[in-house]
Amino acid sequence: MEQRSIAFIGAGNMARSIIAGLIASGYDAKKITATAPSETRLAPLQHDFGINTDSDNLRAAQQADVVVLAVKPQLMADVCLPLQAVDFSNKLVISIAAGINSARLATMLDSQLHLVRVMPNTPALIGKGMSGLYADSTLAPQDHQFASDLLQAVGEICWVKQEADINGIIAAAGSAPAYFFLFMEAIQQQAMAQGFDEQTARLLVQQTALGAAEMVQANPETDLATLRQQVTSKGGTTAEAINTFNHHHLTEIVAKAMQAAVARAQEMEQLF
Ligand SMILES: NC(=O)C1=CN([C@@H]2O[C@H](COP(=O)(O)OP(=O)(O)OC[C@H]3O[C@@H](n4cnc5c(N)ncnc54)[C@H](OP(=O)(O)O)[C@@H]3O)[C@@H](O)[C@H]2O)C=CC1
Ligand SMILES: O=C(O)[C@@H]1CCC=N1
Repeated sequence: MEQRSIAFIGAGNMARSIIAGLIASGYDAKKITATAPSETRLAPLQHDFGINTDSDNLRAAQQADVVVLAVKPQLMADVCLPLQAVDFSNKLVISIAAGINSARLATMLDSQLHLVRVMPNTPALIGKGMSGLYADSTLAPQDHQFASDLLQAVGEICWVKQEADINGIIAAAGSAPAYFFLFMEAIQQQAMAQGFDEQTARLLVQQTALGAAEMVQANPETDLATLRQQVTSKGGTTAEAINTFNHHHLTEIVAKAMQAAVARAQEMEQLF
């Protein structure tokens, strides 16, 4: 992919995940700078990946071709204010923040922007990320391509047609690793309650989750319900477990949780 200079403004969990994935995919570390107010996350990034770090957001943004906004949504306005001094006319801006829309970002930076909103997730760290991307129709094809390449370097991507769909991506992918971790935590806990030590319980759940996810990937023609039914023998153990999930309305719980994620993203759009 094209090797543009990239400044990550914010060096937290998500920036680290993308940077790690980029480096693993062969992106030139010297072309990447990350900024943060403290050395807490910058020093490990520099040590682990050989990228540049800086505590000066303005300098980093001015020197970059691509500015990735990767701070918490509630800090975005404060972080953007000094960046209003940057000439964004030849820069691509990528925001990974949840709950801050394009119009708001343009106001915060007081500029017309070449902007892509991206909703990634932390498995980008191991090249298994899932990102949703949105840009309006004014985005240049080469910027569209660069954004695609950047996120494809760390996983799969899908472009959405309407900006509001980014909130659906948050619910289904951005936040979703945490749902799976929660489910795995619950299985691990119960396996321990049934007598396995912590390490064995973790192995049981991690290998099963990995196997299930890889089966889904390896069988694109088979729908998820069929894969479930193939495990569920009539009158057997799985049927009892699935009945218990159904009795407690798992599907409705998941729907409610995803709707709550979208609602929170919409609320954040008003707050920040
Ligand atoms: N975590 C996730 O799974 C996902 C997160 N996102 C989005 O990514 C963004 C970042 O989230 P996440 O990485 O989890 O957050 P973190 O809290 O892990 O990281 C935030 C980073 O911002 C830095 N920071 C704070 N103030 C400033 C400042 N004034 N200038 C520059 N950097 C600053 C922090 O510095 P310091 O290191 O000194 O604390 C830290 O490195 C959010 O907007 C979130 O919505 C999107 C998809 C998934
Ligand atoms: O929890 C959050 O708000 C961010 C966005 C998606 C994942 N983490």
